[in-house]
Amino acid sequence: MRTAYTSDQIRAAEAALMARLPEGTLMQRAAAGLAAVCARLLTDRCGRVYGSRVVVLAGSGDNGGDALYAGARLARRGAAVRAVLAGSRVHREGLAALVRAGGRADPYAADETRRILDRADLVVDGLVGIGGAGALREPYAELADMVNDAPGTIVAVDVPSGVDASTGRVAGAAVRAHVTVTFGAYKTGLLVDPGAEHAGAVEAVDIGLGPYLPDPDVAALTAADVVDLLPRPRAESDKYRRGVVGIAAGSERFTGAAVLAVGGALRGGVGMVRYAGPATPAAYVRSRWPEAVVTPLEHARDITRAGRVQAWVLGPGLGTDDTALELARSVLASDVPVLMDADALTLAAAHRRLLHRDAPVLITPHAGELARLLGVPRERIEAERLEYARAAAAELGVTVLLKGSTTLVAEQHRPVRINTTGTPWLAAAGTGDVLSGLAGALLAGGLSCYDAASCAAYLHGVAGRVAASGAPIAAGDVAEAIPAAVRSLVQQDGVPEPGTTGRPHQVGTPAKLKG
Ligand SMILES: NC(=O)C1=CN([C@@H]2O[C@H](COP(=O)(O)OP(=O)(O)OC[C@H]3O[C@@H](n4cnc5c(N)ncnc54)[C@H](O)[C@@H]3O)[C@@H](O)[C@H]2O)[C@@H](O)CC1
Ligand SMILES: [K+]
Repeated sequence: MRTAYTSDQIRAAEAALMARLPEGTLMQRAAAGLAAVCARLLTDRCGRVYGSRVVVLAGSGDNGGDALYAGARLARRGAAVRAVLAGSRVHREGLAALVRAGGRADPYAADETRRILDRADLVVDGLVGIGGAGALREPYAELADMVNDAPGTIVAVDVPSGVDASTGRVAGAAVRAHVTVTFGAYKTGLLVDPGAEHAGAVEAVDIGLGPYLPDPDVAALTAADVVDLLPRPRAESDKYRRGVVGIAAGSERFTGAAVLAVGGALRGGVGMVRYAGPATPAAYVRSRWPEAVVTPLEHARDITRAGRVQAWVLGPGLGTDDTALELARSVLASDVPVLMDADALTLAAAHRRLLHRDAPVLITPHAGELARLLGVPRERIEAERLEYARAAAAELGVTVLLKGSTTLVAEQHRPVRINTTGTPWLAAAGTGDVLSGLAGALLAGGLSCYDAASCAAYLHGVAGRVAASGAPIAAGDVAEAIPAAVRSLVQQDGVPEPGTTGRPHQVGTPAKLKG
């Protein structure tokens, strides 16, 4: 499990550790780790550190101190280091170290700074770290925009300046880094978009904080975690004992959603998939998936006719008319976990009481659907995904899987689980239906809503990558790639996380490095 923490949690842990160490020790550890990553990136880019051009942007706090000390280390290895002092104050010892090592430092001046940024091989963003609050003020905001236009490799110190370390929120201008070197532990804002997207590949530097860290704020499953959690058949398993999932999806108008949800469920490791729905989607499901047990529900909307299941998936392509509502009520009256997606969420927005039941509910909205459920504008959800996923779990009393480029799984009193395995190729019609089927199957296989949602998000992301391999994909391809995705996790223990460069301790996609 990869864990991440808020700024306050990190500060408290640092204070406890610092009390036991000589002053300045932690900053030296941080600067050494930062300089080592910069040296490696410079060697990748220029063949060596000696003779390379480095610009250090130093803010007025300790984040600037880290950057200046790292600059000093690079200067001692022969890099030409120029520091831009952007704050009203500067970390004096850091500045002195840089100057002693042969580096040069000047106050910020727009034209000159632009000129040296244009020629820099590497830029170190030490404007603000976990001490940042709110939108970047000037001249930091202007500098952030300038850095983003610079041709060199951009390395953020601890967090990209302008990204809220505790939430991933970006309130104005913010640095977009290729690599973020973070100290002690991951910050939540490095895993949640839009912060995650600004962070690039994240490398953690161990400064000895481990024993002082509290329970994490958020967590991300690793491949090994998913392998451990996935239900596996035993010698004595039969199709019923492996779990039966029911899919209540599709309508006369929307038949594809039913086919795709069943496709996802069939690859989710259950013993049987039952489909119940109107005659037309039922016929499509039957012809596409002979493996599924199909119960056409002509006029009657009584779901018990479909037979016993251990979990239901309700909603993809269901429609929102009275018959859909009747069917939803029938499914939710059962005593098994129900995953609600798509039209079931639209129905729930209009009829909140649908969500009130004793057995567990997992909802899988995208930002727009959650906006309707909570009655807030979609843009606010997108800007504050973590806060709203948590709020929805608390307010609605359900488990929430909020879809997006990073998927969040929130449940009351648990760390939010974050999934970063997805790929932009997954942004295609029908992939959500596949995810619903897959997560429903994992629920029926005995996982809790929390585990089923986070494992499904992980596998769905990997399946998307496996299917796409850099090319466009259709939703059906994702369903088909699920077994290959599971195999890739099981076969290679400790596979590198998708979207990383394969080095230890990295998350996120170094998008700019990929060109
Ligand atoms: N506390 C520790 O033990 C360690 C801290 N380290 C570094 O110290 C950093 C935290 O240092 P600080 O607490 O000094 O805080 P920062 O250096 O992150 O930021 C504080 C400074 O930024 C200014 N500022 C805040 N928000 C701003 C905004 N929106 N626009 C413009 N300026 C803004 C503040 O006025 C203050 O001068 C960490 O991120 C990390 O880089 C590391 O050296 C490791 C050890
Ligand atoms: K920074």
